[in-house]
Amino acid sequence: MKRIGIFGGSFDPVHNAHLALGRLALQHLGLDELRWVPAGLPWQKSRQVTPGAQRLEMLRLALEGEPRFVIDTCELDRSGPSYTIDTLRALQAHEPAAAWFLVIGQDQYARLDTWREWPELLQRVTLAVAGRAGVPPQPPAALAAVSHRMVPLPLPPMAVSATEIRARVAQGQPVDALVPPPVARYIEQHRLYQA
Ligand SMILES: Nc1ncnc2c1ncn2[C@@H]1O[C@H](COP(=O)(O)OP(=O)(O)OP(=O)(O)O)[C@@H](O)[C@H]1O
Ligand SMILES: O=C(O)c1ccc[n+]([C@@H]2O[C@H](COP(=O)([O-])O)[C@@H](O)[C@H]2O)c1
Repeated sequence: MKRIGIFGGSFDPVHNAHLALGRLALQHLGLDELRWVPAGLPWQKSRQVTPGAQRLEMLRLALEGEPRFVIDTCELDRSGPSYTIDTLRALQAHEPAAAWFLVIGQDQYARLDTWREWPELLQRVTLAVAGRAGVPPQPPAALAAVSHRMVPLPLPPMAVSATEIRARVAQGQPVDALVPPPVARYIEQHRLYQA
């Protein structure tokens, strides 16, 4: 049976912890492929995100040469808020026999009960959850009360976040240690995240 992972994010920008998590998910879950899904309109982010085309280009640069990484633009192509349940319904309809995993960080696991139609989402996937520095390793009470499939991903704590990267760029500090080189060049060339 084919094993497919889904890894959604704002990816504003994609960074080294995303890549480490993606590679770990492939290996730890024995995935045939991992679908990276950049969010069109990440409705729970309070700030305005960088245009989808630029986030997508950075993702392309970061994932080049990794054959089991596949970018899926379904959320960028849809209008309105990006709900993961809509993405799952669409993708799973094409491959109903596959085993599906949803890769998330602990910060999202801790608030999964705020996601649109989360009880149905839990029926559709096995969650693969990576620890995140500073976030306690517990599900929210509503989730703890419902049976669901969850596999922990043993990612070593990586304190990097896109928020920190944007802040460093705005302060004129280098981000070479936090993103792949072509992404660092793209940020510089396109003058993203300037104050
Ligand atoms: N350092 C990290 N360790 C573990 N998981 C992470 C890490 N950074 C991001 N993730 C996970 O990757 C997914 C996509 O994250 P996202 O694109 O929002 O990056 P972010 O760094 O959290 O962004 P921002 O700082 O803008 O909120 C989420 O499930 C998030 O939990
Ligand atoms: O479906 C939802 O209601 C929902 C609510 C919050 C986050 N998500 C998804 O979770 C993924 C990570 O979100 P973020 O905000 O950390 O980039 C991304 O794919 C979002 O679309 C999804």
